[in-house]
Amino acid sequence: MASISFQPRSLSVVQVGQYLAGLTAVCILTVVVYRLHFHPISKYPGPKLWAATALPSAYYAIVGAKASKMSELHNQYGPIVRVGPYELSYVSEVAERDIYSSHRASGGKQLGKYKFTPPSRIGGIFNNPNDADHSRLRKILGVAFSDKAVREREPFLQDYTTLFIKRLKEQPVGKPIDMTWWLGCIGFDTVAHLTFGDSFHALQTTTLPEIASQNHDLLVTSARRAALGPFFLGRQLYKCFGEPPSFPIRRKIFAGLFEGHEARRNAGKKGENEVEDLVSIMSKKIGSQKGLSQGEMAVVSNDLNIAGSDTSASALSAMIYHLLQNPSKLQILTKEIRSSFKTEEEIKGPAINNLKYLNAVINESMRLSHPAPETTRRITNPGGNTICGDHIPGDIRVGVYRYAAGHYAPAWKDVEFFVPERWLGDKEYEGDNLGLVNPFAIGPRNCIGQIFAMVYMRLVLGRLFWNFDLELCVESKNWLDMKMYSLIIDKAPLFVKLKSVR
Ligand code: HEM
Repeated sequence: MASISFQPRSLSVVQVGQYLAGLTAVCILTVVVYRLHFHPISKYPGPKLWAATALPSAYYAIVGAKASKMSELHNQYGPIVRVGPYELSYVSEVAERDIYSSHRASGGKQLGKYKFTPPSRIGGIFNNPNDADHSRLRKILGVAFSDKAVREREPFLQDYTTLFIKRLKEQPVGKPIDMTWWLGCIGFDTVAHLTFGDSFHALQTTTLPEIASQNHDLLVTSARRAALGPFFLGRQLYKCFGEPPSFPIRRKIFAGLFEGHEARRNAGKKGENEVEDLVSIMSKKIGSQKGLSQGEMAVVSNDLNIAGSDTSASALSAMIYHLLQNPSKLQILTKEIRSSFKTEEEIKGPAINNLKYLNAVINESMRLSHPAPETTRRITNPGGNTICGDHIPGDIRVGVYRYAAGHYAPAWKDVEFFVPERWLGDKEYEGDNLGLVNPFAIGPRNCIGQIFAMVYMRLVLGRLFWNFDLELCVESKNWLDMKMYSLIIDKAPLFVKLKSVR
């Protein structure tokens, strides 16, 4: 009988490549089929490609178009959309509470803050991965952000606003001026003063501080890095690039601010309208029980600068733009401001806090043009969480996209129109879902600076429209056509003409 021998067949390189390619294709197909049909969040609507891979989401984030794309997806698919293999986006008041609140009342645990960038060695306040550390730092800062504390700080806000108005009055009549630039100057000055007790002197020297462009680059880079984070290759890429080039420059700027603070303290110098700045408040707590470290103080100061300066400048720029595009609304606001006070000195808290139309303008503008247009995502706890009555498994990224919530057609009549009246009980707009707009977020990680921001924005708008008639220049008619990256809008100059009326 003939014997059969099995000779191991040697494979050519091409054949090995073909087998490997085949195997990879089978693996990818299995993952895709699992994600599309068997994953616990596969029942949620959304584009199939987005459910299969995080690539589309990353693409839109990198090119600065994610906020508007999310709005488009919600308007197409409804209030809950699956926007990644492991990600759900919501535009819902209930979801906002389920995702961002402390869950203390029900004995639950708050959802963690999701951030796909390498954890920094020292956590600050904004992205601190540890809830206990976050709440320790937040308690220390809290003393400067209460109603009473902000009232005490209003005099220095008034000083900067006075200088801001003075500078605007110095501009040649009829010459287009860039409001975003001037609002950047006052925004960076006031938050630096709040933090360090001294500003960048941007208004004094009419020079936008270098930190403004540094912050812009940092936020755009961070948004892009975070978009690449879910991918192995993406993570390797940003490891190769190391820290963004702006980091050493930032460190130098902040070292200078701390040195200046120290020198003023040693010299016992106090400025006019001086209240305790945040660095002084934090310094007292260094090394104490429940206090903080020198390193944490540095990171927190940096966080305050990023979270406070550009957000207010962007929000105010958008408010001015919407008003100038809607002359009838501008007229109502101007009348309210000019008829509520006899002199400019009267424009202050608490009187200005009660201007109803002004508050409605601020709300409406933040609905349409939130300065941090994407979301601050959270991640569900290991055992999962209930969101909008549904159990969502653990390790799922969830968030409310602020731009998408403000532009969600089923929630708003005349969704794309600037209508402050919807915030004032106008019958025509009674079906609007006002609770969808929470510009400062809710819960234990909401905006600590919100009272400060509101007082500041009311003062700037109040005194600006008290002093000037404004006209939008033609080159800024399409100012809203801009890129939006995660927590920053890439704003172009907002050219306006000013006519002083005082
Ligand atoms: C129009 C102006 C502003 C808007 C729309 C805004 C919005 C927000 C939002 C939505 C968050 C929550 C982020 C999250 O969910 O994790 C936040 C956090 C924060 N904001 Fe603001 N903000 C503004 C102005 C300010 C100002 C003026 C300051 C400080 C002077 C400030 C300081 C902070 C800080 C430190 C956090 C982190 C809080 C924490 O994690 O506990 N913000 N802001």
